[in-house]
Amino acid sequence: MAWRVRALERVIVTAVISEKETEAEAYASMEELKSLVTTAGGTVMATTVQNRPTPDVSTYVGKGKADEIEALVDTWEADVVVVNGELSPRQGQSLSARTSARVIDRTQLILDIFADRAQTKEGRIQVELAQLTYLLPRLRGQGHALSRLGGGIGTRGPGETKLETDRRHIQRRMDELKKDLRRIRKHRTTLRKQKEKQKDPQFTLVGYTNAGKTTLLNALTNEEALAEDLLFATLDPLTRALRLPSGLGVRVSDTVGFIRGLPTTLIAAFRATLEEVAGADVLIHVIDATSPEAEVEKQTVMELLDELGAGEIPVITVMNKAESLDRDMVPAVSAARPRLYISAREDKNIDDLQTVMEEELIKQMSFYSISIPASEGRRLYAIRKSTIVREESFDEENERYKLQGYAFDHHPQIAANKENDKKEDHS
Ligand SMILES: Nc1nc2c(ncn2[C@@H]2O[C@H](COP(=O)(O)OP(=O)(O)OP(=O)(O)O)[C@@H](O)[C@H]2O)c(=O)[nH]1
Repeated sequence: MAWRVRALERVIVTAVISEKETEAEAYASMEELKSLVTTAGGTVMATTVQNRPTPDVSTYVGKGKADEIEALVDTWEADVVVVNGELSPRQGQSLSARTSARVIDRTQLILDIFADRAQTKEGRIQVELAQLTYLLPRLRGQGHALSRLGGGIGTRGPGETKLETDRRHIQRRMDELKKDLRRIRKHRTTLRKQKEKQKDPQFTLVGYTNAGKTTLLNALTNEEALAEDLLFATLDPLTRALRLPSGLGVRVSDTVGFIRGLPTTLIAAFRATLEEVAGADVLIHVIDATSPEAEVEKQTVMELLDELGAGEIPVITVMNKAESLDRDMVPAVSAARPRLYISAREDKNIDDLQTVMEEELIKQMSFYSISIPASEGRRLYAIRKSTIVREESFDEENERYKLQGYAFDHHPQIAANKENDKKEDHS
């Protein structure tokens, strides 16, 4: 889409600091917007903010500020103005009319980055759908939005007819995309059902963008996935298999990073990621312990999890990048107890995390004790891999293995064994 920030474009960022925010929050959010611009490939030339109770309904910033932005655009020969908020159609239109640079908002910028990062077909369709959903209500009378789509009208009269055609065109494209998505999802549901049969417990990494989720996935599973110091390196869920210390096989998935000010509808567009979150047995919430904004970031993630209906899933909280914490530096996160300090990059305390992962699963499991003939090697192997074995002994006289540990209640072999025990009790 033509609203994108292209590589090496010169960018002016601007924001209204409203009464709802503290100065520190506003400052952090601006810093984040700057990283988003860098991630998108642009260069921030200048920043300007305005303190006012609420954004102006027609121009977002006040009229005087709008003049200042125009002057900055001229001085820096800027290509783009990025506003740290969501512009209403009217605000976008009137700001655009005042400057020669393109005017985009935070949501558009994030969509732009998503568009660049989506790797799978599904990811790409989801981004396009989110972009069109964003654009549709902004079409009315908007010459700019239309020319972005190659429609190029700006006047009323005959233009309105063209507008309707464009609207129908977009609507049709959205219908097509939705149909494609349904097909892909049906296929994934089939795959998921096959996966569920294996019943490996599912851990899902969640966290603020850049917290270190991908690096942690690599550290846990000893593999190399792309970890970048860019926001949203991960858009499509990536799942890997892992053996915990007891030998239990589990799956660990990475997800898209959360970010403040991200409309939930946009997150909701990333259904695949959501399914990984909602289907998890345990979530691992990764926090960047070195971030001065760690507390706000943590809250953002927890609120989003709630909105996504994942508020009830047990969470392990890990404080990452601990090796970079000064010894006397007090981390900015308060209530995350028990806290586990790790360094995903330097492989520190990853074993501890694995132990905690097992302990968390045990809370959802029941104790079992089972005796299996040595001849049933396959069954023995399956139980070792799919339960947490705490004790194992061999009874030579009867040639039977005795295993004790923890398993999910629905575990097929353990449940079957209980049935057999009952039958034996009766006979
Ligand atoms: N100092 C330090 N940096 C780390 C650590 N873990 C990750 N990082 C760095 O943090 C940056 C982000 O890491 P990622 O693993 O891509 O983060 P992410 O949470 O997957 O990011 P998104 O895809 O944006 O959600 C990279 O530059 C990593 O090298 C750590 O333990 N210590």
